[in-house]
Amino acid sequence: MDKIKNGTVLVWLRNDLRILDNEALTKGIKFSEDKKYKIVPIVCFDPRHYEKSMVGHIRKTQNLRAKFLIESVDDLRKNLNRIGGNLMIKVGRPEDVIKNIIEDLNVKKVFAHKEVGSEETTVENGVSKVVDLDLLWSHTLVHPDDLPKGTTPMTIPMTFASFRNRILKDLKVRDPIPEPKDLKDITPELSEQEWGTVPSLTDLGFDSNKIEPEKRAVMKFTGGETEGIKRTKAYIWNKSQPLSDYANTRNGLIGADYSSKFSPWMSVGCISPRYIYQQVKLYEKKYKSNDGIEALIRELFFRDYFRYLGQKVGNKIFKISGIRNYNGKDEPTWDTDPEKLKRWCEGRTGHPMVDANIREMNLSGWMSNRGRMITSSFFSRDMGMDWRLGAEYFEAKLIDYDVTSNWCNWMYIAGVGNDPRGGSRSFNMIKQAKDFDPKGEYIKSWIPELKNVPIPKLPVPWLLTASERKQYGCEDYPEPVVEVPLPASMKPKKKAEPGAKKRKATTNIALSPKKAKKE
Ligand SMILES: Cc1cc2nc3c(=O)[nH]c(=O)nc-3n(C[C@H](O)[C@H](O)[C@H](O)COP(=O)(O)OP(=O)(O)OC[C@H]3O[C@@H](n4cnc5c(N)ncnc54)[C@H](O)[C@@H]3O)c2cc1C
Repeated sequence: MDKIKNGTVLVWLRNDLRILDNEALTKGIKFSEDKKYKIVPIVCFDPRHYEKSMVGHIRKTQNLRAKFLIESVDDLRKNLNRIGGNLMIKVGRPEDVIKNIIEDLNVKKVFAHKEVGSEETTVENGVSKVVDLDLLWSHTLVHPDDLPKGTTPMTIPMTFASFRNRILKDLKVRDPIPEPKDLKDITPELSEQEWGTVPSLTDLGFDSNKIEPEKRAVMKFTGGETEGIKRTKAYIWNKSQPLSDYANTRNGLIGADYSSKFSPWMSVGCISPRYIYQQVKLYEKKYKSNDGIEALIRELFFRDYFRYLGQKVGNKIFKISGIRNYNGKDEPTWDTDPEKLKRWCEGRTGHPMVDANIREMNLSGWMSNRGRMITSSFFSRDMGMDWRLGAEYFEAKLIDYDVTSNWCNWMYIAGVGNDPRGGSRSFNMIKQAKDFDPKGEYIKSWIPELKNVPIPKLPVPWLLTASERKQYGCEDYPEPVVEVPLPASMKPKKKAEPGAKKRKATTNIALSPKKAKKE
């Protein structure tokens, strides 16, 4: 590359693949204009993200998530082209890639958004060793400088309810920063090769570039800001107004509109939470406040809370005891049996509600919030497995993987997080199936081998007799990997002995890894 006379500013784009409401991009542009530098937005596909994970048999990023990321980068380049700019795309470790272009591009400064995970911050440190790096904050709805007086990311309350109450007392949400105008004059003339090409899946080490679309997927997820904005508008301004009904539908399992489905685009930053908030507020202005709006905003606060918590407690979110302080007492022992792990990962635990959700994630990259709670609770509490193996599996498979939303939710469910109920929350899989899939449509769609099993037995196929199994064609569906107590409503009723005293009904108790109240 020819040296660029005056100098260049890099905007290193990470989980902020958008041009609307992008502070690093906006600041980079302003700095370039002031100093008469050129600007080069850059994305690096880091090979470490495609290496094997702790789970061992899978890569840290699976093909569906990688595909979504590739589409997002492709769209980002198109959007930058639209405003006269371009995007440099490289495959390599950001600290190496940036180091290698410093001289050729005469790089003066780099702008980027700060991340909170340990791997991400290590990379930031690597980059800051070779160049002047200005890190900004972009992932939350409430900017750290706008947290209520006396609150900083390091002093946020440890429970969500207190966090929410505190920020609601003096809520400030900034307006989204408008799209940059014309980048033509500050974009350097580089060759196509220097700008680089969008990698394919095979360039990232996957066997094939082809992924068969999953017909049963809740919706088609295509990465990129363009599609993210489209989805935001479609959900919020849909004639049937799913947002107003969100509080009632958010535990759904089937279809596009039981929840917003914003998370894939938010996780790689194709849309910002401030943009969503702005749209929700416009909707509220038109239709008046309602439970749905309130509930959705509450979830955006939840996302903020976990992001700030991750910043505050650092690496603890990846430790087996999380942020619980056991002081050597009552600490659960966790299993790591590879065969059990495999059964959960393949959706073959013998518990239909768990298996259906895992199979949905494996084939479509998506799982509902209810499904995530069910499968993570089953893994950590009923199977007693090291919850971090499950969190890693989600990391690889979910197209909306987000470091703090994933690891903090797992911690919370596994009972080593900051649940005010002190780790006593867990779910009975049979009851969950009865409550959230009463007609068995969800289970039957993802576990076709159970499609002929009648409803009362569907959540408990191990109660079928051998001849029933044969009759319904589900002989191959596995026996349960662990037993779960039947909910009280399904227990055979004993006839009371004449003259016996009436006893109060007791709740089912999960025995592994800790006594827990079943929801
Ligand atoms: C074990 C487990 C792992 C999870 N892993 C992730 C993950 O990797 N990435 C991710 O984005 N979310 C994760 N979640 C949170 C939640 O399940 C998803 O954000 C939600 O299902 C996404 O669907 P939606 O966009 O339709 O959400 P909606 O219900 O429409 O909510 C709107 C937005 O609020 C935020 N939100 C909602 N629920 C939560 C929550 N519990 N925690 C944090 N933010 C929330 C999301 O950004 C979401 O897009 C996880 C939850 C659990 C229980």
